[in-house]
Amino acid sequence: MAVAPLSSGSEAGEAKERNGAVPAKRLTKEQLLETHKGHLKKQDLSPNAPRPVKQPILAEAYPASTKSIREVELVPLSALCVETHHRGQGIIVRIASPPFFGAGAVSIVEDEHGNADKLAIYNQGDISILSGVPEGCVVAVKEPYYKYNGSDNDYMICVDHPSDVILLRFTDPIIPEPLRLGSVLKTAEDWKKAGDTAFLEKDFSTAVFCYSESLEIEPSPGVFSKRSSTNLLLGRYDAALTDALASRTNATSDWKAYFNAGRAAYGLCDYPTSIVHLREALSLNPTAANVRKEHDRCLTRLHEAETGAYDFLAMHALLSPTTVHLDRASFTRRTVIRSSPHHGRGLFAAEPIPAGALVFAEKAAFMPNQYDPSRAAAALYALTVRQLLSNPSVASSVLALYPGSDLPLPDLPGGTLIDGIPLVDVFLTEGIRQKNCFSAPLSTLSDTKLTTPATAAAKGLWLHAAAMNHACVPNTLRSFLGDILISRATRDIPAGAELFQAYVPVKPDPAERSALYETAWGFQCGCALCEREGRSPEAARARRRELLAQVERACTRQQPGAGVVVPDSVIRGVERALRLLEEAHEGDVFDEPGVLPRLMLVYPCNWLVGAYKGRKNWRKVARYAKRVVRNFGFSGVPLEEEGEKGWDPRGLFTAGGSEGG
Ligand SMILES: C[S@@+](CC[C@H](N)C(=O)[O-])C[C@H]1O[C@@H](n2cnc3c(N)ncnc32)[C@H](O)[C@@H]1O
Repeated sequence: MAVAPLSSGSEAGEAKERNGAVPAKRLTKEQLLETHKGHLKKQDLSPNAPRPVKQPILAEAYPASTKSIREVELVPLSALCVETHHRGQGIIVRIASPPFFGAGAVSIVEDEHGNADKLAIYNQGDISILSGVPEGCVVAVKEPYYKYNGSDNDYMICVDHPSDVILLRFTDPIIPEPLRLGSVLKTAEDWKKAGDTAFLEKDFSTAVFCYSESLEIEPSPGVFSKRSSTNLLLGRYDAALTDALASRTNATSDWKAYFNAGRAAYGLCDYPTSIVHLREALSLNPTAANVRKEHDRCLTRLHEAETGAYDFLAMHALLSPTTVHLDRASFTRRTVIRSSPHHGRGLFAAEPIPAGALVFAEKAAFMPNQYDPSRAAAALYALTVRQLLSNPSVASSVLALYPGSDLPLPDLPGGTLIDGIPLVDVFLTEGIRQKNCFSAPLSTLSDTKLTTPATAAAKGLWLHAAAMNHACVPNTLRSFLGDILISRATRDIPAGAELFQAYVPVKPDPAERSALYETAWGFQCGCALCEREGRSPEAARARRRELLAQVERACTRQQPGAGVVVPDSVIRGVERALRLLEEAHEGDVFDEPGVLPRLMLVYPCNWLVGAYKGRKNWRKVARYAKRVVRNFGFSGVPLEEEGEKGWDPRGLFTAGGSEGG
């Protein structure tokens, strides 16, 4: 992690002296607790209080620890050096205060030698007991980072990667004697009861912790069943599935175990596994209405996955600000992921797909219901980290996504269980989010209506869609219904062809869009449009840029709209500028071989459609509307009226109708 930039020479000198060394002065436990108490008094614990997310800065990336706490050298707090990653080392500390909740949870901790310090744990998600470790618990931090907080003698152990910290079981022999608690619960029954109490208080993470302690002392089907149900409530489906199967006793009452297993697999969107368990549950308890209902719901998902038959209007009707996650299965069987000549992996058509047909529909792996643009990215990052921790089985598919090229990566695959915790590297997670997420309006249908004022979009990860590379003239178009991404063919696509989508609306100026792709995704687009526009001499491209600015200036003199009559002089000005811009498009680049989009001409032609509509001049409306279509790259559009006879616009979308992609 980088040190914050310093403002003066003397500060730089102080930092040089401080960094890499143990602090010159350490605060006592009493001093630390006193200040902490002050912070605790001021914190807002109401459930609706905003909780900031500490979103990682990729330039500061360092890999998560892949060592077990049993492999590292345990050191006292007094050995920690400032602004240092203690590779190969670890600490074991007891929590000595209630947590202070900010972007993470900050607690005062003490080691076996009586040293005290501050510990900040980030990125645990709200369902982890580590997101606010109770006083008295003992935690281990692997390869800790020790940070200067910017004011006198204020230091902190800072845990970014959630798998770098472990909540130790009270009986773990690794806990040094002085840190052991005297009067912890002794019997499996005591822990079970403590779990039940926590459950009734809706403190589900503590309930899971207590049930786990009980099971460590004495495995019991009843407690496995309780832990399975609690994990289901927490959305920890992997654990719920394992616990459900462990709770079987070979009796008819096992229907409950299979029911929980079926629901857990459903939560993971693993419908083939879910139906197997639900069938078993139904065979053991044929009259249970709740099992029948889940069983039938699962059959519907399997049907969707097989056929892609969705009732999109009914799905649209379900959407509301609180209902954005639709209970639907993904349909991906027309497509296949394999290596692409453009970059890494790409998505390909497994069968011919006609223009307008559904290419695939995909339920988001993760998409928080957060449409506030200032919070959407952080919410997606936080949810992804939480899901990777809660359900390590999703890690392999999520972490197979492209994270960008220059991140320092851990030397084991994400999701690997170390000390019972799935390895989660937050910088890798954020890299994947940045390179693969899409912005999704609640409904593209509503969003594209002219009456919809501003675009509010959530951000999500769709693993199948993320395999698709970009082209400025793509052969698919995506839209959204809540968390379902719908991809349709914009032209006839033969089997085996690579599928492309436009990552963002394509800027008409090639220099501008190419700079955007480079900064946001780190690639130079090699699609037909970019490649052929790149053949134009720089002087011609510069001239088009200049004329585009001119035509845009002419258009902004008045905006067409309902009931607006744009004066003749303004229209003539736009037409004049448009003609010059048209002439600046070289025929040998844009017309041969095959028609290429002339994106710079789309906006002024569309403006003229609006202006002539206001004047009820329908002949001119038709004239410029055809030019809009032509300038989007469709060939065979008769630009003059005499060529229109026998022209069928439906032919535009069949194979060969447009170039690029
Ligand atoms: C969402 S991923 C697409 C799938 C990616 N090819 C993979 O291997 O996982 C986005 C990344 O793919 C690459 N990419 C996408 N479209 C590209 C294109 N037309 N040319 C070159 N690279 C492209 C860029 O590196 C971009 O950051």
